[in-house]
Amino acid sequence: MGNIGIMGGTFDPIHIGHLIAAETALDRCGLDEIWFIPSFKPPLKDRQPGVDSDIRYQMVADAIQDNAAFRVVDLELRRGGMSYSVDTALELSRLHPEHAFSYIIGSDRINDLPQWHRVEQLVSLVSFIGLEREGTPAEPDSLPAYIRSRLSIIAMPAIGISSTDIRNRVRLGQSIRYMVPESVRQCIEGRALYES
Ligand SMILES: Nc1ncnc2c1ncn2[C@@H]1O[C@H](COP(=O)(O)OP(=O)(O)OP(=O)(O)O)[C@@H](O)[C@H]1O
Ligand SMILES: O=C(O)c1ccc[n+]([C@@H]2O[C@H](COP(=O)([O-])O)[C@@H](O)[C@H]2O)c1
Repeated sequence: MGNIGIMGGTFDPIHIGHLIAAETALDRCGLDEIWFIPSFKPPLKDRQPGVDSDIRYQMVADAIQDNAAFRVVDLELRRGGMSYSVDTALELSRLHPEHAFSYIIGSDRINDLPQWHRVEQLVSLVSFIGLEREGTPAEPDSLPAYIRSRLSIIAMPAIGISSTDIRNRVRLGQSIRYMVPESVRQCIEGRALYES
């Protein structure tokens, strides 16, 4: 029996905001492991991933390889189609009935939880750990009680970095050193990702 935190995301690319969010949840919420699950098609985003799944997966794998409590899971990439968290939660509960799962989300995602696909079923399968993210304060009071009761909000150091910023910086020829792990920076540079 383990307490597993799920860090889902597009990871296009993974950056230190994701890693610090995951480490903060691990440290503060009594979790045993964090499973990073890259989305195939993120449900509520207008923009679909610009980089192939296998490269996004590899960047995550490289970024977390020195942390024994972190692992990457390709469940959504293999499933294909829209990456609804409820489908992932059902699959995880079936494959790992011995574990309890908590979804780790940034405050930008907390506020749109009521719009998530089959959210009532989702909250019956997993709980949520919400991390305050700079620029988007969480507004838990505006959430329905059945979601609020399954959500813990924890503070994390404000990391004003997003994948959008990273892609913009690369396009403008600006440095992303230290904003992403060195392996990710080298992958982006070596494959000339995000340059146009
Ligand atoms: N700097 C950050 N601090 C805290 N949480 C973050 C940060 N960046 C992303 N997250 C959270 O990580 C999860 C996955 O995010 P995602 O992969 O979409 O990254 P993103 O940086 O928000 O991407 P994009 O800029 O392309 O929208 C979401 O729950 C998001 O709220
Ligand atoms: O299931 C949904 O409807 C849903 C809606 C929005 C986001 N999510 C999940 O939340 C995680 C972060 O999403 P995003 O869009 O910020 O990359 C990722 O695992 C998504 O699949 C899931």
